[in-house]
Amino acid sequence: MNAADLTVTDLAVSRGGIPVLEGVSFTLPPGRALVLRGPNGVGKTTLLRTLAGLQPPLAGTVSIPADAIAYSGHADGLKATLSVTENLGFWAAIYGTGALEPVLEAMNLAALRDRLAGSLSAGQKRRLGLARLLVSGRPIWMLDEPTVSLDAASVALFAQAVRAHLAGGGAALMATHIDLGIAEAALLDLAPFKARAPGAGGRSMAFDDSFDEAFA
Ligand SMILES: Nc1ncnc2c1ncn2[C@@H]1O[C@H](COP(=O)(O)OP(=O)(O)OP(=O)(O)O)[C@@H](O)[C@H]1O
Repeated sequence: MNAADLTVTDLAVSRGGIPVLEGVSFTLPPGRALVLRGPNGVGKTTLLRTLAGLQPPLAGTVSIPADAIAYSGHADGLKATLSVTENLGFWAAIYGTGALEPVLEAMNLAALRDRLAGSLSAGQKRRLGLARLLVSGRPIWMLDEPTVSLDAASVALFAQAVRAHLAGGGAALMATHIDLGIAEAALLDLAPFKARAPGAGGRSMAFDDSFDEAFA
């Protein structure tokens, strides 16, 4: 572990006051991606929300470098009455970054630059929402189902953006059911709840073997 790692130790998280996951531990170093997998309702969103600081953990520790996270949840977080460029400019001002043109090109938004965000299709909105990550300049991307509404070409664009981010020393933690074909990505399988007898052990989760190999 070094200062740039995201390190999660024995984390327990809850939603609506109900424990959802426990015993979650992993380290995500720069240049790597980790894909959270598990059935609907297992707690992927809850885990990401907790790591992004949107809700407190029940137990355990999360070590994250300061100002490191860019979070993309189910909502695209767009200003409907601003144009595509104005939306990105808004976020660039928040994050103190610039150079919107490469971001527009990277997410195939250049032809839509003057369109109001509220008038975009679902997939176009999602591309704009993901473009916010590129504008953020933040090293750790946390993505909840990033490819929803994207067509095959847009999924490929997004995968390319993630690869470029990793190659530049960034990291990504993603909940997705799609294989993005990213060699640097390892898998973390989250186990569903199981009814357990009083006094029995906690809910289990384990790294896929490929995680240990990829991170060795
Ligand atoms: N707003 C909420 N209030 C209370 N409970 C919730 C809320 N949102 C989700 N839950 C519950 O919390 C648990 C974990 O949900 P979560 O959204 O984290 O799962 P997920 O793995 O991301 O699911 P999916 O693959 O369907 O997106 C589920 O049992 C769900 O029903």
